[in-house]
Amino acid sequence: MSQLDLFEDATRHDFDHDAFINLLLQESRVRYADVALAKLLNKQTIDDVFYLILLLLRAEQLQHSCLAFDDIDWQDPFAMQAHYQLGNAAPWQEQVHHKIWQKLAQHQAVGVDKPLTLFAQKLYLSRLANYEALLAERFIAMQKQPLVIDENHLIRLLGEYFPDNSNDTIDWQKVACAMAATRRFCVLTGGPGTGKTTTVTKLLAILQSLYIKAPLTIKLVAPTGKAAARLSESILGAKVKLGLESQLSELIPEQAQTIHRLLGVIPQSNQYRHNQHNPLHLDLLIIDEASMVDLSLLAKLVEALPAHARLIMLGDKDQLASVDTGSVLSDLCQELRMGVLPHYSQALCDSLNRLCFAQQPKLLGQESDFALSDNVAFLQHSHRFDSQSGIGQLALAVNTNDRKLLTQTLQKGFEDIAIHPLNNEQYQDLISRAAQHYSHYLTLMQGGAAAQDIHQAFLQYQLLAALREGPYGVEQLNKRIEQVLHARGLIQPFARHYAGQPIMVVENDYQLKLFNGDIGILLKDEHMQLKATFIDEQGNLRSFYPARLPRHENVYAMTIHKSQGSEFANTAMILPPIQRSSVGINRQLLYTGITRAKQYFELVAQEQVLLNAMARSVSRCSGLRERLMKN
Ligand SMILES: Nc1ncnc2c1ncn2[C@@H]1O[C@H](COP(=O)(O)OP(=O)(O)OP(=O)(O)O)[C@@H](O)[C@H]1O
Repeated sequence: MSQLDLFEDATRHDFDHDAFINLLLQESRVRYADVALAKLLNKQTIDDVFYLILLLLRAEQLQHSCLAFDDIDWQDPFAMQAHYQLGNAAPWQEQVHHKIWQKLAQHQAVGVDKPLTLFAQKLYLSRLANYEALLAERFIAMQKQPLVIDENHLIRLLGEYFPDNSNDTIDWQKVACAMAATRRFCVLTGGPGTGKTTTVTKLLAILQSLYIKAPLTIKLVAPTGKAAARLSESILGAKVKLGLESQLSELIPEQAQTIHRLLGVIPQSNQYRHNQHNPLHLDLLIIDEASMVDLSLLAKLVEALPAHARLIMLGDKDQLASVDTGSVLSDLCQELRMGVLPHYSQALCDSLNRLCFAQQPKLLGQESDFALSDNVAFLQHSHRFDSQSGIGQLALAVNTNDRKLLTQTLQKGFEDIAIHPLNNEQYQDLISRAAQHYSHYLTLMQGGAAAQDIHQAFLQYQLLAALREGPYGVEQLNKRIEQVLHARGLIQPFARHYAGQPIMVVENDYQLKLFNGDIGILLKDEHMQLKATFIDEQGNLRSFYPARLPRHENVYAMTIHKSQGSEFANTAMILPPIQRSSVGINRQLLYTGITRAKQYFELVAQEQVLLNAMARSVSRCSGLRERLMKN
C-alpha cells in the first residue's frame, strides 16, 4: 500500500490533503514554512506540483542542491513512517512522469527570473541553480584561458623538487604539481597524509621561481578558523622541510585565513565586501578543506576572483560534505576510485610526459566525458600512514567497504588503533580515559601555564560521537566527563561558566569574529576574571567575557560533523548501538572520524554497526556534474 502516489492520489478529488499535510508536519518531513512557501509558489493550489515543491524544500533541508526526478520514490515520496491508507496505488507510468515534467516546465513559478528552475530532470530553487551555473561557467572559463609558461624552466624546476626515482612507478605528486602549474584551475584531492600540502608548497616554490621577476600574490584560505590554523602550520612545516632559500621562502605565504575573512564579512548581511564588482587582490587562491565549503560560499568566492586568477582546491573527496547545501568537491571528483588511475586526455598525458617523464614516458591517455577531468589531480599513497599503520588501514577498509581488509586490520594488532565492543563497561572506560586525557590541560591550568600551552594540550585529544542526543550523544558524554573531572577535583562546574570549561561556538558572530566551530577554553586572567580564550589562525590569544559569547556548548565530546577540518593526536569515537544507528551513520561519517586521528585512534562500537555504516554510502543530489559534461 502506498503512502502517497504523486500522480494518482495528489490529484484525486476525495484525497484528504489537510490530513496528509498534517501527517507530513507531525513526522517532521516538512516544516510549516515549507508548506506556506509551496502554497504561495503554487498559487494556493494543492496538487501534484504542490507536493513536488514540498519535496524540493525537503531536499534542500537535507542539503541537496536540487530534487532529482530519477531519485523520487513516486509511491512513497516522503518516506513516511505512518501507514497512510490511500486506496489502490497507481501503477508506475512513464507517460505520467513526462506529463508532470511538462506541467512543471509551463508552471508560472518556474523559469528564468522565477523562484524555481528546471535543469537536467532536476527541480531547483533558482538561487541554488544559479550558484551551480556560475561555478560551472567559471571553472570552464578558467580551464579554457591559456597560461604562458616557460616550459623548459618548469621541467628543470620539477626535476629539482621531484628528483626522478628512475623506476617504473609514477610520482603522482610531481604529476599533480605539473598539472596545477600549467592550468588556471586545479583540484588536488587525496586522503590524509597523501602530501597535498607538501605538493602545494612545492608548487608555490616552483611558481614563484618561474615568476620571480613579478611574483604572484598568493592567498591561502580554509572554511573554518581551525582548518586555516592547521593549513598555516602545515605550510610552515613543509617550507622548513623543503629547506627553501630565504628569498624564495619569503614569497610563499604561510598565514591562511578563513574564507569569510578573505571575502570581508558585512555584519547583518549575507553579502561580502569582495564580489564581482570589487574583486579580490590576488593572482592565486588556494582553498584547503574544500569538501567543507558549501555551494553558495564557494560560488561567492569564485565570483570574487579577478579574471586572471588561478584557483587550486585541496581536499579529501571522501569526507563528509559541507554542513550547508552542496557537495562541490565530491561532484568534481566523482569518477575517481582508489587503486584506479584517473582518466586524462592524450593531450594532457603528452604534456605531463614531457614535463615529468622526459626520459621514459609513463602516462597514457584515456578520454573522459567529464569536461574537467584534466583539472583533477589525485594522490593515493599516504606518507603519514604506511602499511604499518592501523589508522591508515582502517580508514582504507572503511572507505572502500572492504570487510576482508577490516578483519585483517583488526587481527593484526596494530599499536595505533583499538576497537572495543560497545557495552556498559567499555562505555564507562571510555569516559574514564577521556577524563584522564583532559586532566592534562586542566593540570596545566591549575599550575598557571600560559593559555597557548593549555589550548595546545587540550587539542591533543578529542572524543567524537556520531549523535548529539541520547546516552551515546555528545550532550550526555559531555555531562559524564564533566562529572568525572569534577570528582577528580579538576573543575568546579557549579555555574554556567567555570574555569577549565572547553566550549565550541555554534553560531557565527561577525561582530566578535567568532565563528561556528571555534573552540575556546574558559580561563581566569591575571585579575582572576573568568574569560573565554581563543587562539586565532595566527596563533594570537583572544579573550572575551563569557556573557558576550555567541551560542556555544561544552566540547569534551563533539560530533564527528563538527570535527571536520581538525586533527587530534589522539582521537576516540563512539557509535550508538544498532537500534539507534540507522540514520546518519554512514561511510563518510566513519571515514571522517577515523581520519581526524594523527597518532592514535580508538573506536567503541558494535561490530554490526561498523559494518552497516561502512556499507552505507551517501551522496547529495546536484546538477553540477551534468553542467560540466562534454556536450
Ligand atoms: N613524497 C613524500 N615522501 C616522503 N614523505 C612525504 C612525501 N610527501 C609528503 N610526505 C610527508 O607526509 C606527511 C603528510 O604530508 P602532507 O601534510 O603534505 O599531507 P596532506 O595530504 O596535506 O595531509 P593532511 O590533509 O592529512 O593534512 C608529512 O610529514 C610530509 O612531510
